[in-house]
Amino acid sequence: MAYLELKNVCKTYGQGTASTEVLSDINLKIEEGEFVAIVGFTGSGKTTLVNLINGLLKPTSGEILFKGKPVVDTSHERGVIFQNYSLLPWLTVGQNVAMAVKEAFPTESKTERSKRVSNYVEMVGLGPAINKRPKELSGGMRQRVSVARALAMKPEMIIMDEPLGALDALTRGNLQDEILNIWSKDKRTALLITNDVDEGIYMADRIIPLKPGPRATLGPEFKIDIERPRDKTALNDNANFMKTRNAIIAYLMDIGNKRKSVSNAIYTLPDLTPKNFVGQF
Ligand SMILES: Nc1ncnc2c1ncn2[C@@H]1O[C@H](COP(=O)(O)OP(=O)(O)OP(=O)(O)O)[C@@H](O)[C@H]1O
Repeated sequence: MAYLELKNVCKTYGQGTASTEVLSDINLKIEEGEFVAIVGFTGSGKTTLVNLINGLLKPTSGEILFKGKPVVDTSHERGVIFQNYSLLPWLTVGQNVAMAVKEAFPTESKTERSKRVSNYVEMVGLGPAINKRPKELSGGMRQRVSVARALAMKPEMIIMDEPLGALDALTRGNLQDEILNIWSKDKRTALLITNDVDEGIYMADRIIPLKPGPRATLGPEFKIDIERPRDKTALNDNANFMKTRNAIIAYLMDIGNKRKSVSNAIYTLPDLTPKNFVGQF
């Protein structure tokens, strides 16, 4: 039994003629302890996929199973780091993290919980800003609070929806390493949604492209055959890294070009002017 399994999952927004099938026939299996990355173009349905796995959305058809049971709602077992950091503006950095910690560890003492909060706030480099409110922080700092908040809940599965996109290269690199540390040390399972192929290769065991929508579906998987822990600075000299990177980019460019040629095609529409209106325009 896979840890997370998506079986023929489709998601349509809207109804009738106004409906759009965003995701079509998604099949995915993730084993316990695996780190899988899904790379996709903007607007292809990545956030929709995350929300389905998280239980915020229901599939139009198909099934999502987590540890063999259908996903019907959100759960602390699956922690999501969202693209937009949705912090509570009236709470400080520490209080935002503390609220999540209280929800996940209701029986812990106040001292234990506050230690947990400061550990994770320190981990994302925000110790000095623990008493600041979101409006006093930069976008990157807010995103780091959101990373701390999700990880502090110690979810069994970490789901990341382009979590590091707004960060500078240095902070991004540090957080990638922190997430990898937590994933490997605490034996978590991780799903990273990203548009950055290099980030996917650095972090994941497998990369699966999400073909662009509408009716986006998953493409063939690429296994990342690079020993862990991976040395970011040496990746460019690693033959496996270059080979995998080139193969994924060639695949994405190929589907991107096919998509362009479809959108550039010229279609002649039939003349549908109702007879009564002829001559009125
Ligand atoms: N609630 C909704 N109702 C109708 N259409 C929606 C809804 N949410 C998303 N969509 C549409 O579904 C498609 C995929 O959106 P989604 O946000 O999942 O893509 P994404 O790959 O995460 O995009 P990005 O990379 O820009 O964040 C888009 O065309 C979007 O307009």
